[in-house]
Amino acid sequence: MPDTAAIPVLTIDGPSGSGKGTISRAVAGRLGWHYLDSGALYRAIGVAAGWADLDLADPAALVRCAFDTEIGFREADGEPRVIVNGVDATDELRTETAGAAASAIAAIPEVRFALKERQRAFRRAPGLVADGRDMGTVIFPDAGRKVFLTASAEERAERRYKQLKDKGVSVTLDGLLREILARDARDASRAVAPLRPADDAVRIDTTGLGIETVVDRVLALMEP
Ligand SMILES: Nc1ncnc2c1ncn2[C@@H]1O[C@H](COP(=O)(O)OP(=O)(O)O)[C@@H](O)[C@H]1O
Ligand SMILES: Nc1ccn([C@H]2C[C@H](O)[C@@H](COP(=O)(O)OP(=O)(O)O)O2)c(=O)n1
Repeated sequence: MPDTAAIPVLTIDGPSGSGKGTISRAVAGRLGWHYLDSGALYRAIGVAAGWADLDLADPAALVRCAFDTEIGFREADGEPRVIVNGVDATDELRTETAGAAASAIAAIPEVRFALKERQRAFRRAPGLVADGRDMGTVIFPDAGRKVFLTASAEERAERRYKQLKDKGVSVTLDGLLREILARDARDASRAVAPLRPADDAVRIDTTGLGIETVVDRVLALMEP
């Protein structure tokens, strides 16, 4: 295992729709750093488990699935794509069904353990921006900068509503708000690596803030 401790890491954690993916990608682009979308790993395991018809109540099968599933990230026409066992699963991964399955399997401690080293392997020079729920608390506790993004549940549901509508997915605002609240509750109440800010994280409430403002605030934290 190469010693990667000297490679800088910025962690960006927070609940669904707080803007982690958008802000992390933009900041990684501006810094020229690598990017880890840890949620995509949990979503990919959930989707692969569905393809294999695994029982979401069978932890042993899900852990095998977490170790065996091949997950690759690539860009096509400037858009990030996620390849699961050789199949481009990007669109399926972004559905709320995949998000709920990811949140359910993410509560299994052995599944989290199975993904630990895979996530740490993303720490490569010149640096890494890591987005998720436990990047600052569990996966990269030694990160030099940690951010915890929040926004009101209503605003997060509205952002998701717009995002899915733009993709032509039929959803209701009420339904999304319910799903977001249910996922927040499950992610924050699980016994292992619950959603919570690291003690040394800077919290940014993005309610009412535009994307560029949040990107600038995070970049300002990176100044020496
Ligand atoms: N500060 C912000 N203001 C308004 N919209 C935002 C903001 N941050 C993100 N968004 C939009 O909200 C949606 C969800 O953001 P996303 O990055 O997918 O959140 P997360 O990864 O936390 O679930 C996207 O369509 C994104 O463009
Ligand atoms: N580091 C992580 C990332 C995601 N998860 C789980 C919990 C989340 O509800 C699901 C999906 O995460 P993802 O970040 O893709 O979801 P959102 O974009 O925030 O809606 O995976 C986790 O437990 N730990």
